[in-house]
Amino acid sequence: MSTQDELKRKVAEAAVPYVKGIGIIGVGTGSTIRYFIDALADFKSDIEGAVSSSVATTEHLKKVGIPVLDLNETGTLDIYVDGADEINPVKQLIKGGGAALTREKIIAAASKKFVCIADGSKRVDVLGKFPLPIEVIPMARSYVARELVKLGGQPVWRENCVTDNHNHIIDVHNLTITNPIELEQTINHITGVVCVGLFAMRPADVVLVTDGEQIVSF
Ligand SMILES: O=C[C@H](O)[C@H](O)[C@H](O)COP(=O)(O)O
Repeated sequence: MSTQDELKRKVAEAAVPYVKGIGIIGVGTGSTIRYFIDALADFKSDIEGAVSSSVATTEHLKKVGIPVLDLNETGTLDIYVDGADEINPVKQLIKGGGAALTREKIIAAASKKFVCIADGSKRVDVLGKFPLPIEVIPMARSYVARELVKLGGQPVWRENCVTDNHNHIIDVHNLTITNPIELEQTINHITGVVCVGLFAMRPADVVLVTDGEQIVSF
């Protein structure tokens, strides 16, 4: 296991106490979350079920024996656990490196508490070094890309990627995101955008990171 994987495993295990005793948990997507699901499996008798943010997470949850529930049936969730691609000091995030941003944002919005877990390399002062993922309706891809150029970004189509919602992803390079809320609102208003992977209006509530022996929370 690489050092980064070891850090992901450690921080994922540190999130387990946050969900113990909570009946239904929202579960994100990605390599860090895969470790979280593995850790959760040991406590599955305490868990009523999970709401999943992707096909990959659904398969993993089922494989370890955790029931997958429909968000339309569960109502508001007490807790959502997910990873991130970048995290700033006020817990705003870039997400979507694994193309799961839309369902992740829906579950985050429908949860009382969002616990974000990541290895320390994800911490930044200013968001934007990681290309910002945007899910778009396929026929709007070129139009949305032109609008993103007007905002100063360099959009790149993530070829060969079709999301779980059958849409496309544009990754926007060269953005220095000094006002994340404003940018999230602006991109939300471009016709054809399904979702932007900027989690600024609904940031994480708790961030757990590790870059060595210690788990830091803020
Ligand atoms: O679409 C994917 C998600 O937003 C992930 O949570 C994010 O990309 C972080 O993934 P990882 O834990 O693999 O770094």
